[in-house]
Amino acid sequence: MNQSQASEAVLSPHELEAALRDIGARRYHNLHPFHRRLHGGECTRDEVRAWALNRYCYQAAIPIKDATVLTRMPTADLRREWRRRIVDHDGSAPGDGGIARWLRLTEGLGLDRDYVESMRGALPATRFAVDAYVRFCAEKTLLEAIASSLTELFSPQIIGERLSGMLAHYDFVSADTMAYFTARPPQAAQDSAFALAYVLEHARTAERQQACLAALTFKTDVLWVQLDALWHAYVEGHLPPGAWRPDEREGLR
Ligand SMILES: O=C(O)c1cc(C(=O)O)c2c(n1)C(=O)C(=O)c1cc(C(=O)O)[nH]c1-2
Repeated sequence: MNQSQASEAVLSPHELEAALRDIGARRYHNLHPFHRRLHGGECTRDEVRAWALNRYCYQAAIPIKDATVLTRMPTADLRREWRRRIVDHDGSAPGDGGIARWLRLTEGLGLDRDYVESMRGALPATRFAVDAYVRFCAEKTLLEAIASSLTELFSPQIIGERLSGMLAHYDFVSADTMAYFTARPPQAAQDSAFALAYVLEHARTAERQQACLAALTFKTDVLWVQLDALWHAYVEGHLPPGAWRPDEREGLR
């Protein structure tokens, strides 16, 4: 089926799932050269710091995004399922949860915690991309918001590659500082299985199906553009004003 036929036809759940997975196969950020560099051991320590510092903005925004999605869910069953995501990131007590684990990584890389949390040194493109994702989930339909989370179908594999690649190649990370990535894949698998089942059940018209495919495409752009910005700034050395500067002490512990 070519693209214009696909845009008119109602897909079976099986075809819709295949079309969603095809977007991942063609557009997910595991294909980005920055990730190949990061996982293959070619990044400098400062490039890894810049990646972790910027990625903190994404991590910090995810529970805010999920809280926004939660307010739009009409049933207790849905909300009960979705609120687990917020707990996964925020934890149930200080020092617990995904954001705290991410800060263990940035601290292990020698970055100052307050500086990371302030997001002052993040690239403008990172902030814009993350903000666009939160807004997308607030403004589009609930179905599109849920569909946009489906990049998580593809994250366990890239996280596995990252964990083994970074531990093998960099002596400045450890199993302890990389703990975020040990905890995340089972959560992502559970979250994406639920989101996929929801999308397959609720996207039954061609229009809704196309909206879901567009939402997932949008999300792959959100992830991709963050790595483009990192490459431009830290591999090619075109630092935008205000971004963290490896040659200065600010931001380091
Ligand atoms: O390391 C990664 O490559 C990666 C990718 C993604 C993703 O595909 O959106 C997420 C995460 N990690 C992640 O850790 C995470 O908590 C997460 C939440 C979401 C989401 O859209 O709700 N994506 C992701």
